[in-house]
This record gives sequence, C-alpha cells and structure tokens, in this order.
Amino acid sequence: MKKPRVCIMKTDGINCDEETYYAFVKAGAECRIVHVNQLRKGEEKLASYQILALPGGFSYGDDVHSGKILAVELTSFLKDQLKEFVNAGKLIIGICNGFQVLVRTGLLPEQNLDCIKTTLMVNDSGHFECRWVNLLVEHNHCVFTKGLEGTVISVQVAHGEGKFYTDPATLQEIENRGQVVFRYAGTDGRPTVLYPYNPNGSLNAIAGICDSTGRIMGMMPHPERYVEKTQHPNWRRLPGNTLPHGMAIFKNAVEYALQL
Ligand SMILES: NC(=O)CC[C@H](N)C(=O)O
Repeated sequence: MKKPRVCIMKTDGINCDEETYYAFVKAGAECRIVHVNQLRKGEEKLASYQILALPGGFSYGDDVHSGKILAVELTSFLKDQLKEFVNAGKLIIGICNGFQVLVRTGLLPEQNLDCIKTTLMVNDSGHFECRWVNLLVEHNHCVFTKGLEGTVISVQVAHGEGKFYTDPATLQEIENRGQVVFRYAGTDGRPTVLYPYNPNGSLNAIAGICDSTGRIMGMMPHPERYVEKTQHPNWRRLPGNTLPHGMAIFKNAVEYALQL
C-alpha cells in the first residue's frame, strides 16, 4: 500500500524533527526532513507531500519572538505553496515551536495568511516548563484526535512561551466554532487555569487548537515524546495494554492522508 508522505520542516534551532520523523514512520508514513531553504530554492516542493509537520524546537533561537522568523519566511517565500497545500485538503500539524509558527503565519486559527489573531506568550511562571501534564481532548471535528474525544491523555510540555492568548472576541469565536482541541486538565481530568496543571496560564486552559476544517492543528505539548510505552515515567504501573497516548494523533493523520 502506498504510504502518505510527510514533509518534516527543519531550520536552524529546530530540535524535535527526528522524534517527529520516528512517530510518523511508526504510524505508517514515509517521511523526509526538509530544510526550509530547500523549499525556498525549489529543490523540494510542498506539493509532493500530503502532510506538513512543523516540529518543536527553538527556530532561529526564538529570536524576536518564538517561531516568528520561520513564520515570516513561510509567509514571504512560500505563501503560494502553502495556500495550494491547504486548498488541496492536506494536513498540517505544528508541535510546540511549530504551533508558535502556525499562529504567527495566521494559518491558525483561520487559514488567513495575512492576519495574526492569536499568540503564544511567555509562561505566567516566567520560566521554561518541562514536565508531564494531563490534557482533556475536546469533542470536535479535528482530524488528528478522532477517537480520543472526551479522554484525558498524558503528554510532555517543554516551553517558555506557551500561554495561549487572544482578545475576548476571538477567544469566543474559537470556542463557538469548536476549534479548541486540547485543554490542560487537573488530576480530576477537568480543564483548569490553575498552575501547575495549566503550565503556562493559557486562556480557557487551551493547549491546542485547529482551524475550522480540522485539518490544521497546533498544540504546545509534544505527542511525539510519547509514542513508546516506556517513555512514560510510570509505565510499569500502567495497564499492560495502554497505548502510548501520543501515537493516536500520528495514526489519525496517516489514516486520513491515505485518502488524499
Ligand atoms: N520545545 C519547543 O518547541 C520549545 C518551544 C519554544 N521555543 C519555547 O520555549 O517557547
């Protein structure tokens, strides 16, 4: 069977590309790590892929603002290719720094490459947060979380600028359209704005959102860091049949991309 192709975008400072590669290969995809300069020079084309993954890391050292420079590169030099990719019904996932890039391009929340409506700002704690958190998966139309809706999953966060923030009207729009995919949850599985369960002070406990088609998704936590059972610190105490929680996200993407 033909495997969907994933373009894992790389540039200076990105450091989760190999883990993302591993997760997508495990989910059944064929992956290539593509430097943004290869796309800029025309050596690679987004059109030859079905999934675009923007991995975590510190692109350009988080200079100016995390994800900003890569976002400007994408909107300045690859705008037409990105539009074509999105209009073809393909999938985009942004993880952590990738989510920061997606909001700064305007692809999230609403596929509008000329309008930035949301941001990810410095954590309320004022420092980098690197640990496991619980996420409640919302019931919505997101392609990546099919079958996970209503469950609470464990994943890692590792960021300094992860506080989801926007103006009240946009927040309301995102909520009304059901674009919230993940919320930070307490030990009872309910969304919370309280630290440390909500690691950054995100509005409405938002940890990830998608666009209105459900095909573009960004999240601050790292699902690619929980695709093997033994990556969980408590794995010996988990029921034997527990699937690593991050895996479903990559499997859903690959399954959807098979039809493209
Ligand atoms: N792990 C990451 O992607 C880091 C995200 C980002 N550069 C931050 O610290 O906010």
